[in-house]
Amino acid sequence: MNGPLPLVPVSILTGFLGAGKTTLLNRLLKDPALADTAVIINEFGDVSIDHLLVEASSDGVIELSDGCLCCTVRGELVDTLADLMDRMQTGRIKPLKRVVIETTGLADPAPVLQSVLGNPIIAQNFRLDGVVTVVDAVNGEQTIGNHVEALKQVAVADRLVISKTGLAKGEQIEALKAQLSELNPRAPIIDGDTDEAGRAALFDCGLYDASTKVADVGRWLQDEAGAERHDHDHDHGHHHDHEDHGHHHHHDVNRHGTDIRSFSIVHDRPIAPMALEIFIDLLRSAHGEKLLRMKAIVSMADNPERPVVLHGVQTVFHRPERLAAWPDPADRRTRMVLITKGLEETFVRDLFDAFTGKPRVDRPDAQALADNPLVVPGMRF
Ligand SMILES: Nc1nc2c(ncn2[C@@H]2O[C@H](COP(=O)(O)OP(=O)(O)OP(=O)(O)O)[C@@H](O)[C@H]2O)c(=O)[nH]1
Repeated sequence: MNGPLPLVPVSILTGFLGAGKTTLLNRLLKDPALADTAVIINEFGDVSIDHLLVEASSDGVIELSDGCLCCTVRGELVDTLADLMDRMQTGRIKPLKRVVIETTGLADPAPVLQSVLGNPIIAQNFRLDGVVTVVDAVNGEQTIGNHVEALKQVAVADRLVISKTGLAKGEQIEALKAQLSELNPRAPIIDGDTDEAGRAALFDCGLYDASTKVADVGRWLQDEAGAERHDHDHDHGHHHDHEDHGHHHHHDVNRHGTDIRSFSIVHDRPIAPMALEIFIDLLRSAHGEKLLRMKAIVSMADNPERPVVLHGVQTVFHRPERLAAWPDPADRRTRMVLITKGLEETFVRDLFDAFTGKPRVDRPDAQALADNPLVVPGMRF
């Protein structure tokens, strides 16, 4: 080995559920200058879909699942970065030019930043380049008002990208920009729909400096540093704060509020397009605001070779996208991940079962639901 490798810049790509992080990442990764980039994706939910949706060659994508980056899998992030460094140093992989970490939409960015800034092993090999936060032009203003994670994601950003500007009204975008400038006066605001939102504008932010952000950011980072030390005392030197230890006061569940649930539905037969459409319609019209996020890859009865990808963010459902083929031909099951707030899993499952031919004697069937959605228990118009 010829001396130490240069520090690898790490960019954190964050933004609330469905804001458009993966979409932006896919676009950025087409830039040949980002060829030697490792992408670390964290997914909230027990069924992973995101790695199927990132279009980069799969060997550059590392997925951390089953938990949120800011809590349960933070130790896994540190281990992953350490492992990447080890592979580079021993020549098992080409030297990386950059690492991009895409957090879950619910990630509180402070502990993620603390992992990179505050871990001595990581700091010897990696440097934080900056935080890029994606804010959705349609839901952004309301989301920031309702979810403290979204607000923190904006406040710690080095660059703010407004996505979906094509779907929003001019005054909506202006109001959002004013709100963003108030929360984070220093971060440039970039229109995600333009070429402006390219590598040069988003990466190479310079060394991260918490002192240049609004005052609260310094406080969050300090709080996290305190929590980290506290954990460390009980950890006996290990970094695995995902191990359930009983002493971990800044552990996961309550960070996101107890009424936020993530669950998945897996179904192994193709679904009739009409059944899927009515299921989504009923779910959205009855409980859209409680549906923080829905992501699905669906096997369709009309063409099982070409699955459909669905994205829902609260009441907004994006146009379904038909893929040319299954990303992983060995697994052609429908997989649906939902993140809800105050919406019962059983309600969604019952509704799904009713539309996919799993009738239950004690539940209304699909025809009854389509004829009269008021019969769905808990449904309100
Ligand atoms: N029209 C439009 N749609 C967008 C834009 N960005 C994202 N979308 C759509 O918004 C939906 C969610 O986008 P993703 O990129 O998956 O969002 P994400 O932030 O990665 O989502 P999570 O990982 O669940 O937090 C998809 O249907 C995208 O096609 C945009 O700039 N314009």
